Amino acid sequence: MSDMAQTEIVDKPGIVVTGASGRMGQKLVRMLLQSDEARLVGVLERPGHGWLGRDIGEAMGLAPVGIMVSDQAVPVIAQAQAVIDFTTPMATLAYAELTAQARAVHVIGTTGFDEEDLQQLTASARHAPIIRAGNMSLGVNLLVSLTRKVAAALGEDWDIEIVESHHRHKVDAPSGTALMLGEAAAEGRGATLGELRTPARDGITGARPTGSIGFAAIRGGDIVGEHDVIFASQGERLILRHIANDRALFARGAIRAALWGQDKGPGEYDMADVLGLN
Ligand SMILES: NC(=O)C1=CN([C@@H]2O[C@H](COP(=O)(O)OP(=O)(O)OC[C@H]3O[C@@H](n4cnc5c(N)ncnc54)[C@H](O)[C@@H]3O)[C@@H](O)[C@H]2O)C=CC1
Ligand SMILES: O=C(O)C1=N[C@H](C(=O)O)C[C@H](O)C1
Repeated sequence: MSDMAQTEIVDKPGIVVTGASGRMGQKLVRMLLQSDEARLVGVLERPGHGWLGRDIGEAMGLAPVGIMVSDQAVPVIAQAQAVIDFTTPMATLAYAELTAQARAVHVIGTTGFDEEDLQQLTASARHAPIIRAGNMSLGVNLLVSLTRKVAAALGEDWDIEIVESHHRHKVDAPSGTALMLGEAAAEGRGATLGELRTPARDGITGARPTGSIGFAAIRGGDIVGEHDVIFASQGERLILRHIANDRALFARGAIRAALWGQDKGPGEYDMADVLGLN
């Protein structure tokens, strides 16, 4: 191999994709195989998965790429400068420990964490950077800051409701994005989401508490991801909306985050940091 080719390989951060057979995993693998800025060095799937031991390219119906699907996280992550992870909360917590031990950047797109899970991620971030966001798109992260501003500008007589729609396979609700939007709306009102969040409605709910933030989740077909933040008052309504048409935008954001994180120290970061929106 020429010196120039060797330098190119060394300069491009090596990325491991977890959940490689998943909706997001496959998008990431395709994008990384074509990337000029990063290179795919490993792919992980859960123990027992039918793709284990197969070439990831061939398993995805592409040409073989020489990277086998593995469930051996320690040796695979040892080759990585970054791990991009769109799996499940339980899998992500385990990968956070291993990625921190390898001192690699952990980009987390997984949603559905509870408070205890988030504390464990904070502990892992003491050793290496973690970049986590419920949505990796530029549009949603701009929507988050718009939501904060609008909520701050409008008084409590404007009721805030967040409506999200996703495909029939999604397992968590409200979506990670809806929770980001809810947190931003609460911040705009000088409170936390924990203080303002109203429980899911079913049955005789009573009238809407003033100042509360409500959520509604629609699940159906192949909807990629849609979010409305509704500000409703007497005689008028303001609606901020984001529609994702293609998961490629989340994958692009995640790869951008992995590259951005290369010169960062241990700590917790989000997409607003990556995109320079903070
Ligand atoms: N932050 C963002 O921008 C986005 C976040 N997401 C989130 O990403 C997550 C995954 O979404 P999808 O790709 O649609 O789900 P999916 O179900 O298609 O893929 C998840 C994959 O993870 C694999 N997996 C489970 N346990 C594992 C383990 N221990 N090790 C390795 N792989 C394991 C599964 O076998 C599956 O292939 C969800 O939490 C979703 O909400 C999805 C899209 C965008
Ligand atoms: O599960 C999904 O598909 C998505 N999950 C993220 C979320 O929970 O907000 C991001 C996007 O909306 C797609």
